[in-house]
Amino acid sequence: MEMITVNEKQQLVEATPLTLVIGNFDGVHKGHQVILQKAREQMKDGEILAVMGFADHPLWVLKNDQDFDKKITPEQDKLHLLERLGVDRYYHLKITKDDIKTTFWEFVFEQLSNLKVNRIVMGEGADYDEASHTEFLNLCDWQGIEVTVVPKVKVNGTKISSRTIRDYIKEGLMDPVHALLGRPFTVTGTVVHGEKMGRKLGFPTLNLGEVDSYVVPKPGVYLGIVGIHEDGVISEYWNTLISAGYRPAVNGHRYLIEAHLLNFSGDLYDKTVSVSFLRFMREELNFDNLDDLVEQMEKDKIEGEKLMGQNW
Ligand SMILES: Cc1cc2nc3c(=O)[nH]c(=O)nc-3n(C[C@H](O)[C@H](O)[C@H](O)COP(=O)(O)O)c2cc1C
Ligand SMILES: Nc1ncnc2c1ncn2[C@@H]1O[C@H](COP(=O)(O)OP(=O)(O)O)[C@@H](O)[C@H]1O
Repeated sequence: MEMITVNEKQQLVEATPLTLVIGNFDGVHKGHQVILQKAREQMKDGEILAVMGFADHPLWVLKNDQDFDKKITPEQDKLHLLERLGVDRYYHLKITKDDIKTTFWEFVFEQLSNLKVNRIVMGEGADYDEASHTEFLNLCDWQGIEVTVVPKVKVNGTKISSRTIRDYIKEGLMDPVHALLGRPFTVTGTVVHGEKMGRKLGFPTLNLGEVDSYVVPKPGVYLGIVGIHEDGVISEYWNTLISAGYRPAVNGHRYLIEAHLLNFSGDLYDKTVSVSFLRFMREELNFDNLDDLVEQMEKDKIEGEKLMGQNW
């Protein structure tokens, strides 16, 4: 998949006929997967499947909606998932509020002028700016571009939206997150050095760097899976206990994601790892001394191993 980044001064140019999907696609959740499926069904021979996404969420750009500052799938994760879903091109529009001289959707429409767009598929709710979206639909109609708006997909009666998934992640509700994403919530980063205390406590924990762009789960201990990357692909999976939070027991302040891999020993520094959250186990606690912390971690390990052996 080729990614083409465009800023406000550039214009997209592409000669190949397209089926174009427009949307922000944070999470690449089950609703997004249905939209892409519909787009693939509508595609004709000789066309490619392109997605037009935005570097910053339009609601963040237009309305400063704080909810969209952090991502379920930051850019790298999103591109990887879209590629696996058959997307051939990703147009990455870098826009700021000042770049939009007219309305948001007029701006988007202008971006189409040097593309051969045969049809557009988008999800209900990706209109961002309702009034100008109606105008956009009229402009597409006038131009002979057929637009399909796919209704929101429901899972167990819940309409899937990135906002709902973000809220569930923040609340540590990993079962519904898993159901709506179609996979567990996963944070990918590089293993960095910590305070080297874990090994002394008998619980070495890999520390994940670069998590700032992710929406993160509430502090607590989680059960999960760690995938270790080798040459760009995951080569090993390990059951894991995840500690996410501020670590009050060791006077920590910064939110960290750490993982103690069950029955693993080895050196993981500088490796890329994907930490998937399966289940919330307990709240993060403060302890008067390290012995009490270790005692609790031992209980967590027994509980984690028991849960992993169950069919849930
Ligand atoms: C299973 C598990 C449970 C943990 N629970 C807590 C906790 O409740 N409170 C806390 O402050 N830290 C908790 N931690 C984090 C430890 O304090 C941390 O891993 C330890 O200080 C080692 O840090 P280091 O990797 O920087 O050496 C937990 C870690 C693990 C692996
Ligand atoms: N079972 C394990 N789970 C996680 N990391 C492990 C494990 N066994 C060995 N390690 C290694 O130990 C490191 C963590 O040890 P720790 O003392 O907590 O140091 P740090 O504070 O630098 O994270 C990991 O980065 C990894 O290289």
